[in-house]
Amino acid sequence: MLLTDSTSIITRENIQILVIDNKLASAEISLFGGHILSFIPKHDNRQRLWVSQNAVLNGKKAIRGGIPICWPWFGDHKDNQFSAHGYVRDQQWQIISSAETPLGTQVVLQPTSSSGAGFDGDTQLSLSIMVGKDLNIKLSTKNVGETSLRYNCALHTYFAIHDIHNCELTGLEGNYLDKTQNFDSFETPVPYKIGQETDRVHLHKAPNILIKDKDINTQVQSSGHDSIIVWNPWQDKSISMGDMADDSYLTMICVETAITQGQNVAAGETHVLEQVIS
Ligand SMILES: O=P(O)(O)OC[C@H]1O[C@@H](O)[C@H](O)[C@@H](O)[C@@H]1O
Repeated sequence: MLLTDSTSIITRENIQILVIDNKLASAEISLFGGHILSFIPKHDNRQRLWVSQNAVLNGKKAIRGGIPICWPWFGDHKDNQFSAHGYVRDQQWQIISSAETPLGTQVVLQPTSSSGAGFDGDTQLSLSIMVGKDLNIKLSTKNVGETSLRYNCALHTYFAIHDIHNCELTGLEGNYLDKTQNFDSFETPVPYKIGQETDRVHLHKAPNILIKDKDINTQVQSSGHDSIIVWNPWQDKSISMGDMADDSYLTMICVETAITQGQNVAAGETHVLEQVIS
């Protein structure tokens, strides 16, 4: 097994979890879904990620919380006959490598298969995670086929907050498409607070977003994206979702680094979507 001194594997219900604990931070990465569940940098010992207390860990259903990998489509499939958010968040991933570096522990994971019904690209998908002072996540899509391909994806991060009512986002501007209102376009509010069900596609390559949680700031840096999604299901939807507690919408917000408009990747090329959490 490709483990270093800072890494070990545990099992929680039906899921194997890679645990990383180094000088700079600790983290947990589920091998089901290549799904990061926890990131706690040691300089402030603050958990950055939110996982539902009702998350299902049966190794079949995608885990509610953490950082689901949505790929090779985002949201509903264009033909509506395949599961939302693609097919890699509910399959087993493998550890390809792990290494200790001056910046932290780096691990690379790959899904068992990056081919699946609903997508005809021929790809090699890999997730490189650096667990250090910051959490750096790079999702690389290499086109190993002979023709160009087009894909969408998201690092669908659920951030832990104390109270959604005291939360404010900065760094987004321009218009967004509102999924709760037929994708109508609205101007990004200033200040950006959340007081209702929120499901927005910001067509803005925001490089740097701050989640202000009273006087605590979480920084989200993104690259390789064309959109940022802001999602909070609010109360009614939380109640209707089996894997969320009724009031859990109060302590989470999703800020997702995403490609929603289609990214072309020429034969032999690689596209990288990156999110850095501080
Ligand atoms: O329940 P899922 O498939 O994990 O999706 C959660 C949410 O994910 C968000 O990215 C979408 O914009 C929402 O529309 C969706 O409800």
